[in-house]
Amino acid sequence: MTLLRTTIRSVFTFNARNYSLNLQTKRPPKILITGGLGQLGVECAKYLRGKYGRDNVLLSDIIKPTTEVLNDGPCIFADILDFKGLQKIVVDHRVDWLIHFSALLSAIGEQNVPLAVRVNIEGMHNVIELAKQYGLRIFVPSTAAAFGPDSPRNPTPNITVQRPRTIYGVSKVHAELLGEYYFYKFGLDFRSLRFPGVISSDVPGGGTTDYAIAIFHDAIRKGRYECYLKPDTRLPMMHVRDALRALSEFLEAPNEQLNRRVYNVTSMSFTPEELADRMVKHLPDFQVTYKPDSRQEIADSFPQVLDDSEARRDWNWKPQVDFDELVKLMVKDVTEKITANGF
Ligand SMILES: NC(=O)c1ccc[n+]([C@@H]2O[C@H](COP(=O)([O-])OP(=O)(O)OC[C@H]3O[C@@H](n4cnc5c(N)ncnc54)[C@H](O)[C@@H]3O)[C@@H](O)[C@H]2O)c1
Ligand SMILES: C[C@@H](O)[C@H](N)C(=O)O
Repeated sequence: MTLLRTTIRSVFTFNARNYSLNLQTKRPPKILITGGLGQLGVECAKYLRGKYGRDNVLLSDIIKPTTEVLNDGPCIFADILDFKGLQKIVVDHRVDWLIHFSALLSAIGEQNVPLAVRVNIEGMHNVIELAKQYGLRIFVPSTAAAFGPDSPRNPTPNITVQRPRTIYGVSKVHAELLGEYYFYKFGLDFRSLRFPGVISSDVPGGGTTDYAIAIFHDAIRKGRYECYLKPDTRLPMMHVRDALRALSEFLEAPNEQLNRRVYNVTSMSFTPEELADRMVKHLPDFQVTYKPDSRQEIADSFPQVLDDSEARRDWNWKPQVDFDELVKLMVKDVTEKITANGF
């Protein structure tokens, strides 16, 4: 017991010293990204390294990085289910901010619920305790999937009923509530944004909104795409460039400006049919067919339009990439990626 108390005291003493040092020297924050080799992590590291310096952003995951990722900056192994391993990383690398991306997304989570519970819920328990012990600022993305069929769907306000029907959505509501609780109880600097479907040229991780990425890859490679959602399924979306800017601006927003720890952010909403129509302007021979599968039911429980007025009001959030620009960027980026990979 005495040993435990001494250890706890020394952890907190260390934190206090570490923090004042950071404030005095005004050195850039040292940022750890967990689950960093997925769709958002690699791009997020590039973005934040541009701002805070290459070696101040540490990517981590349980999968092997490509040579390209390794050339970009530091990348290490970290399993969010291994609490001691995470402690060691925070201490060894003097981490200040934690961006927790590890998760199983909405569609893939339904295929392996026990694993989703472990990664999304147990993982969250580990990182939040870690952040509390070491006084870290912690960002955990939430999602439009944290709402459910009982929520108003168009628009979906920041505060409303949340009864999601996927394990992914349930785990994100859990993360939001736990984070807010740690903020009120322990003063933890927990921050979360409810992102819509994020669109980038990278391979998505198994979400319901993934069609809006796959459609570009198939259109450019094969000239056709079979969509797993009905043509009129409206969902909220955002280009990755805006998503990362939102994350970065929100992380830097002074606490006094924030009336909430969790904010909706969005950029646009569209249906597969509307997206295909815009794509045809760039790819005139493109054809799309529709064969809805189990993801349709998930999509039907998501918001159609997120109301992000509170983020706009409190920390001046404003998207920059509109629908036409998103399509243009995706055609360009996916074409370049396919050309570079030789198929
Ligand atoms: N991509 C989107 O459209 C979107 C939208 C809203 C919210 N988000 C959230 O953003 C975060 C990142 O999303 P993404 O699209 O990059 O997901 P992704 O599925 O592409 O990446 C998740 C990463 O987590 C890693 N991971 C799995 N188990 C792990 C473990 N035990 N320890 C450490 N890492 C582990 C995976 O290897 C993977 O690289 C997620 O939390 C997701 O909920 C994403
Ligand atoms: C919406 C977001 O969380 C993710 N792209 C999913 O569909 O699961």
